[in-house]
Order: sequence, then C-alpha cells, then structure tokens
Amino acid sequence: MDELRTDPISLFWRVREECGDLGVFKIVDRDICLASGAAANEAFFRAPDESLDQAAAYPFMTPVFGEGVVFDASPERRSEMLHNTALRGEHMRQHAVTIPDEVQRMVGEWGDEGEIDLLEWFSELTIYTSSACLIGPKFREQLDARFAHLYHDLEQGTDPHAYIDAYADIPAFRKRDAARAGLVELVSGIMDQRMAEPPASKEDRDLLDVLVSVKNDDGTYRFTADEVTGIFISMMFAGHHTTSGTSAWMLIELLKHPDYLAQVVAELDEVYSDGAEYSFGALRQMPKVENALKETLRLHPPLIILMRVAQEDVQIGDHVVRAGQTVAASPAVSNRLPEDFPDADAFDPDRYAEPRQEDIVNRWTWIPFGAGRHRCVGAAFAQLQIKAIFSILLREFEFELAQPPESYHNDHSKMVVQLAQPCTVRYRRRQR
Ligand code: HEM
Repeated sequence: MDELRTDPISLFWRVREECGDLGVFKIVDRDICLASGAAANEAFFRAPDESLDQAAAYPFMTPVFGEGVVFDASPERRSEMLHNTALRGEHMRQHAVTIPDEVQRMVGEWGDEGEIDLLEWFSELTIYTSSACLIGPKFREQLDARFAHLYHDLEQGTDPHAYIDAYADIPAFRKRDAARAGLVELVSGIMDQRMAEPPASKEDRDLLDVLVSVKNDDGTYRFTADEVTGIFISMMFAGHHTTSGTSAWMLIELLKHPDYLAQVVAELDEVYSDGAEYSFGALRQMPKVENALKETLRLHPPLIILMRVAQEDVQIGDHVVRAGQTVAASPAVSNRLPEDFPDADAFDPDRYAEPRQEDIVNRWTWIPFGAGRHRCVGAAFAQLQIKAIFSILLREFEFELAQPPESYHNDHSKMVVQLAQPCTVRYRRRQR
C-alpha cells in the first residue's frame, strides 16, 4: 500500500519486468492482475462488462458521487449518465465559444506579469469550462472559486484506503465528506433561488431548471439537493482533473522544450493570422498543438491505472484471470513500452506525424484515453478545450518555469493523480 501511495508507477513496472504481460500485485488484501503489452491490453479493453466489470472496481467513487450515481447505479442507468448529450458533435461549436470566453475571463484578472500555481489555476478554469459546457451557462454564472476549492477537496478524498473501507473515519474521508456537504449547500442555495424565480420560458431553462421542476405524484420535489449535487459532480468528474492536469503538464513540457514551443507558437500565429476569433480558431486543425497534447498525455496520463473485476474466468494472453479477481491496465506503463515507442521517455511530438503515427499504430498501447468499450467519451471535448486554452495563453503571454524543471512531479497519494505543489510558472504579456 505504501508503495502504491508514493511510487505506484515503479511498482507497475516491476510487475511487468518480473512477470511479463500479466503479473499480480496487492492493494491491501486484494490481488490485482496487471495487464500490459498490446495482446494483453487488447483482451482487457475488448472484454464486455458481463465479463470484466468496470463498476465493481471503483469503490472509492461512491461516497464522492453519492448513492445511486454512476458506479453505484445499474448498468443501463450508468450508460445514460455517462453519455452526456453535451458531448455530442453538434454541441462542439457552442463549446468553442464558451471555453475561450472562460479562459479570457480568467486571464483578464492577470497583470502584465506575474506567477500562477498551475494546479490551482487550471483546476479553477476547468470547473468553469466544464460547468458551463456540461451543465449550462446559467449554472456556471452562479459559481465562484468556492465551488472549485470544494471540488478539489473532493478529488483529494479518493484515498486508496477506500479499498479497505470507503467510509473509514480518516482525515482524507472527513475532508471529502465535508467538501461534498459544502457543495450540496451551494447547490441547494442555487436550487432555492431557481424555485423562487422559475424561468420565464422553456428556452431559458438549463439542466438545473429541468431537475428542480420534476415532481412526484404527491407534489413533492423529485430530486433533493444531495441528488442533484451527485449528478453534477459525476457529470464533471471524469473531465475535470484529467483536463486540468493535462493542460498543466502540457505547459510544463513545452517550457522544457523551447524548440518545440517555438513551433507551436508559430503555428498558432499562422492559424490566427487572418484575424479569426478564438471561437473559430479552436475548431481548426493544429497539428503541432495536437501532437504536443498527444505526447503530454503519453508521458503524463492522468489515469495511471484502469480497473475491472472479473465476473467469470477470463483468458488474457496465456493466463486465466479467475472470477472475482481484479484486473488492471496501466496507461503509465503501456504508453512508455520501448518496443512500441522508441526513445520512450523522450518528449517527441513528431512521433505522431506521418509516417510514424505511433498513436494509431499502437492502438492497444497508446492508451491515455483507454481503448475499446470504455474508451473516453470526452476525448474530442478535451482536445477542443486544450486547443482553446493554449491558443489564448500562448498568443497573449510568454511563460517561464518558476522552479527547477525536474521539481514538477505528480502526487500519487490519492487515486486522482494531481500535480504536487508548489508547481508555479511565471507569465509576461506578449509584445506583438
Ligand atoms: C485529457 C483528458 C482526459 C483523459 C486523459 C481521459 C481519460 C479517460 C480514460 C483513460 C478513460 C477509460 C477509463 C476506463 O477504461 O476505465 C476515460 C473514460 C471516460 N471519460 Fe475521459 N478522459 C479525459 C477527459 C474527459 C472529459 C473532458 C470527459 C467528459 C466531459 C470525460 C468523460 C469520460 C467518461 C464518461 C468515461 C467513461 C466511458 C465509459 O466507461 O464508457 N473524459 N477517460
């Protein structure tokens, strides 16, 4: 357990080195079979839930989302909740307007030069972008930094101790529960206001107006503030810390690689040379930015381990995983396999350009978004966000690392991996 909290990635590598494509390690008293390499990963990702069940593997999420939400819900209900209509292609044009607006509001508070903490800044920004795009602009307007801070505490509540007892009386879970109660209080206040002043027309309604308008047969409200908060937390959870952490790491990697950064800035200047609005530009192709994103995700996948529980005996490569055992795949290991990614530890975004296209060639080992049945449904939305964020940041500002390059690292003490603080950079308004 200690190694899982301090250096889980070395532990996963050791399993591969000692055991090959399928090896076992322990979290507390639970055996985890770790798959790696293309063939084992393919078997893992292709398996249906009836065979390798995703929900059973994430006990630490139930107290975060609340009873009956996502991993605690039936498979049909879960699928409804996961496939948020706001992620459909036809909504991307609107998101491309909303996201740059949010970035500009936040950089609008900057002076000509200063310093930011990457974890804090990107966490707050992505609360605004995800609440505005996934829940609705009206709801977003009723939020401020308090919501972002509470949400952060909630993410910090994903302590691996949940594998023993997700409700244990430990500081991390007390903080988690207090944060969730704080969010329920904020949402409850917003709901009261919505009930007191219902929208004038159907067109003015957002998701929250719809939820507060649903009543039971006896006239009581169908959804409590606790349930609504759970729904909102779960809608934002998968996309929040992932996009926030990836944006932060992408900026760090670009600053560590000034030659590539110069190519990215030149590409952005070219994309916007016709005076296009950010809302329009973010939908354009930007191969240099896109490849920097892919390479950042390969080296720093926000989800380092993906888990399932076997519902029956399952063949993975030459081995059989027994019913009841937990099986995992690790993006942190697979993304750096030297046989698939030459010079695997190097930041080399050109590996995605033709003819190498290492993400496409290695579809079962380039897995920052997972693969197969449960592949990330928010990948296109995440890419749009990152393009919009970097368009504005790198066109309007210059950045430099405010700490030694090797000092930026992730904190692995929680299941939600985030940058360890301090993680600061300096900015200066660009003279154009
Ligand atoms: C850089 C950003 C992101 C990364 C690296 C990422 C990564 C992943 C990974 C690895 C999985 C597979 C999990 C598994 O196999 O157990 C996944 C699934 C998922 N992601 Fe993302 N994600 C990102 C952004 C987003 C965003 C922005 C959203 C939504 C707004 C989102 C929503 C989801 C959902 C709902 C699933 C579950 C899909 C399913 O089980 O069928 N993700 N993501």
